[in-house]
This record gives sequence, C-alpha cells and structure tokens, in this order.
Amino acid sequence: MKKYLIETDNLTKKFDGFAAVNSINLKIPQGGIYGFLGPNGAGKSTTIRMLLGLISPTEGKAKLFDKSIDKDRLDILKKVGSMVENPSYYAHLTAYENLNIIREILNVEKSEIERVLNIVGLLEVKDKKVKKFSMGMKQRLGIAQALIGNPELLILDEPTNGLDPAGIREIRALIKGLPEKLGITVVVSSHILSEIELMATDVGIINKGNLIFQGSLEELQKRSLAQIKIGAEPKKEAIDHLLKRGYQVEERDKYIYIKEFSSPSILTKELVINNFEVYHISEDKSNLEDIFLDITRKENQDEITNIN
Ligand SMILES: Nc1ncnc2c1ncn2[C@@H]1O[C@H](COP(=O)(O)OP(=O)(O)OP(=O)(O)O)[C@@H](O)[C@H]1O
Repeated sequence: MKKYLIETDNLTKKFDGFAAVNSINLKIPQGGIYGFLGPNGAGKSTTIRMLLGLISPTEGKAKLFDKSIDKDRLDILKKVGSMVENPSYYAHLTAYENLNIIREILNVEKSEIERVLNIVGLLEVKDKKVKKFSMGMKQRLGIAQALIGNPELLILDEPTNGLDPAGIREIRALIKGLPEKLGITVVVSSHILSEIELMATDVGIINKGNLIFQGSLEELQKRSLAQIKIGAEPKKEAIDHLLKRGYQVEERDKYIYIKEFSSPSILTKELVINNFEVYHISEDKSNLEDIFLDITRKENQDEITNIN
C-alpha cells in the first residue's frame, strides 16, 4: 500500500462561517514533490497553516508521519522545514549569520550551515549581507533556512512569488532536485499550473476551499480533454447528423470538433456509412492549462447549479 506522509480527514477551516478550506482529504505520498495548486484565495495557505499547526481546524484532522498535528505537534515539526509566504531574515546580517540564528534555535551542528548553503547554491556569497541579495537569492536563503536540521518534509508556500522568470526557473530547478538529492518529500503551493507541471510528481488542485483533483501528474495529464478534429463534407449536414446522434459538436474554422472521449475510428465510420466525405480526422489534446481552467470552471458552475 502506498505510504502517505500527510493525510487529512475532512480538514475544514471556517472564518465566520465561511469555509476557506472545505472538508479536504489530502493524501501526500512520501518521496516526491506534491504540487498544491489553486487560484488566489483558494485555500492553499490556510491548509498549509493547519498542516503546520499554526492554526487549528474548525473540523477534521491532519496527520503527518502518522501522528496527529494537534497532539504531537513538536514531534512532527522536528521533521518538517517550511517557508510560508516570504522568508524572514535580518537584512543587515550575512546569509551565514542568518542561518546561524536558526541553527542555534534548533541546536544543530555548525556544519549544517554550510551544508544547506551548498544545497541552495549560496555558499560563495555566504558572507554577503542579505540586503544586497536579489529576490531569487532571498528565496533561496528562505529554503536554506527551512532545510536546517535536515527535515524529512519541506513545505513551501508559493516559493516563486514575486520572482522574475529567471528567478522562477532557478528556484524550480532547486526544488526539483531536492527529493533525489536529500531523500525528502516536498509540498509546494502555487497558483501557476505550468510551474507545478514542471516540477511536481503529484498534484492536488484546490478551488474555493474544495479539493477538486488529487493524483499523480500523469493522471492529471491523462485527463486532457481529448477532442476529435474532423474535416467532413458537406459540413453543415455532417454537424446536423452528429448532433442528432447526441455528440457535443463545436464548429471552428473549417473543422468540426467533438469534445468527448470517443474513438476517431467509430466517428469516421459513423460519417462514412452515412455518405459524408471525411478528409481529415485527428485527436487534438488540450494542454494542462486548459484542463486546469476547465476543472476550476466546472467547479464554479457546479456551485452555481447547486445554488439554483
Ligand atoms: N484569518 C482570516 N480571516 C478571514 N478570512 C481569511 C483568513 N485567512 C484567509 N481567509 C480567507 O480564506 C480564503 C482562502 O485564503 P488562503 O490565503 O488560504 O488562499 P490561498 O489559496 O493561499 O491564496 P493566496 O495565494 O492568494 O494566498 C480567502 O478567501 C481568504 O480571504
């Protein structure tokens, strides 16, 4: 059976009756990168705060390392490093000095500082004052802070927020290498699908407090809305025919699109035996961005349907 490092059971957080996180059941496997994806305000930070025991759930439970965060918080947190929103540091101190403060609090070996500086690629600038750091370097310092003490689990809340594209790429590459390099599990939140797509092994999508997808990145990609693109003549009659047959048909340019999982060969046969000339048929997969938009849109529509 798959081992989960984090499991939640109907985890819920309400603020004045409003469910910012609504009964979610996270299952975060050990050893990979779990991308926690959702638009702004979806409930990512609130969930992460509950996982870290920074706020208590209104209902439900969170277990990390098979222990309950409300009962064994200190035991759990010894094995967790985190960066929630922007990293905090003293700008007038060097990277080394900043890390030393955390090292002293955690009471770990001095060698730990160079180890983490090396992982995040800041060893050469360890004696530079943080106020002279770029945004990307500050984020890397934040990750170094979270890695002090050699945690088994790293939780990063929107680590690429506010970075330029080059900075985003650097942080992404850094995070991507961590499970293999250190044998740790990483949970990383983001509102940008392409970012998660490029580094995560598993994905949870949250929208308006609801977990609307959870599974491997592969499973998410498989959900791509396969469309069949057809070129058939006479087009208008072909559309009418397909509509009568119950297909969802969309007409774009000179082609007909069918947005559902059906096999191209069945469709071709359907048209050919009814005397249509089929001059083009192909499968047209939408990218993950479309899927993300589709999933979140569907969720919103369901909500509207429920209200009505
Ligand atoms: N302390 C609070 N009191 C009241 N409402 C809150 C509080 N914290 C969060 N919320 C609300 O809960 C919802 C979820 O917020 P949360 O910060 O978890 O979202 P998020 O997915 O992390 O988004 P972002 O990336 O914008 O931070 C939002 O509507 C937010 O306004």
